[in-house]
Amino acid sequence: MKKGLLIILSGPSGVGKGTVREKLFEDATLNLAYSISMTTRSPRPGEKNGREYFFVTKEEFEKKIEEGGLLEHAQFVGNYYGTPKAYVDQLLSEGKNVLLEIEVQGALQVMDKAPDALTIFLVPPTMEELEKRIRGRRTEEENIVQERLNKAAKEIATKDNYKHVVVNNTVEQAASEIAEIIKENIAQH
Ligand SMILES: Nc1ncnc2c1ncn2[C@@H]1O[C@H](COP(=O)(O)OP(=O)(O)OP(=O)(O)O)[C@@H](O)[C@H]1O
Ligand SMILES: Nc1nc2c(ncn2[C@@H]2O[C@H](COP(=O)(O)O)[C@@H](O)[C@H]2O)c(=O)[nH]1
Repeated sequence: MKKGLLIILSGPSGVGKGTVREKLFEDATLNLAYSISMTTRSPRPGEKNGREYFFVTKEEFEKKIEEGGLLEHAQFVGNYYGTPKAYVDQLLSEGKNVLLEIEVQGALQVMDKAPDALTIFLVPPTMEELEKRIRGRRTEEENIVQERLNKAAKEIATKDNYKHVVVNNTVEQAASEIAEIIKENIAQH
């Protein structure tokens, strides 16, 4: 069976990666699978272990790094985040197009290891809109919101490392542009 396409969706916290990803997954023709990450951050209300993330302790995460079980990992605003490698390999070998929704340090690691990966960076229409979105989500304390916003400009400055940059004006427009990019890449894969 033909291996699936590895897809990285990156962008600053609050830009709308998760929201756009959910829209993309409504299109079954894209044959997408989501890579569930591992993190040491605490679950938000409504988040379930094994669905949004595998929520683990710092010790468990560091053991996974030592075992070589992560495709990439990074520290982001005080917590570890990483992509379990075996699951991604399994999905790719089953022919699934695997979407990694990850921050920029991890994305750069995957680009080194898998230069053929399709890489997409999502940007906000304006920095004011980014702030409005992250605050509007009401999931983080003020100090964490501030730290995430402080990182955003530096993260956006890495966007030229990605093969595609998409502005998230509306969820429908961003998802539709990304779906077209994925379809073109599937055809050439
Ligand atoms: N195009 C859009 N227009 C208006 N609001 C949006 C848009 N896209 C996403 N949002 C809203 O912005 C907030 C942040 O979106 P989301 O949680 O998807 O961001 P994210 O990039 O996945 O964040 P993180 O990296 O922190 O996980 C949510 O409340 C979401 O409903
Ligand atoms: N490098 C990685 N970054 C990841 C991974 N999973 C998620 N993320 C990114 O972390 C930030 C914060 O996420 P949040 O859920 O706490 O808001 C965000 O940019 C995610 O996309 C991963 O496995 N590796």
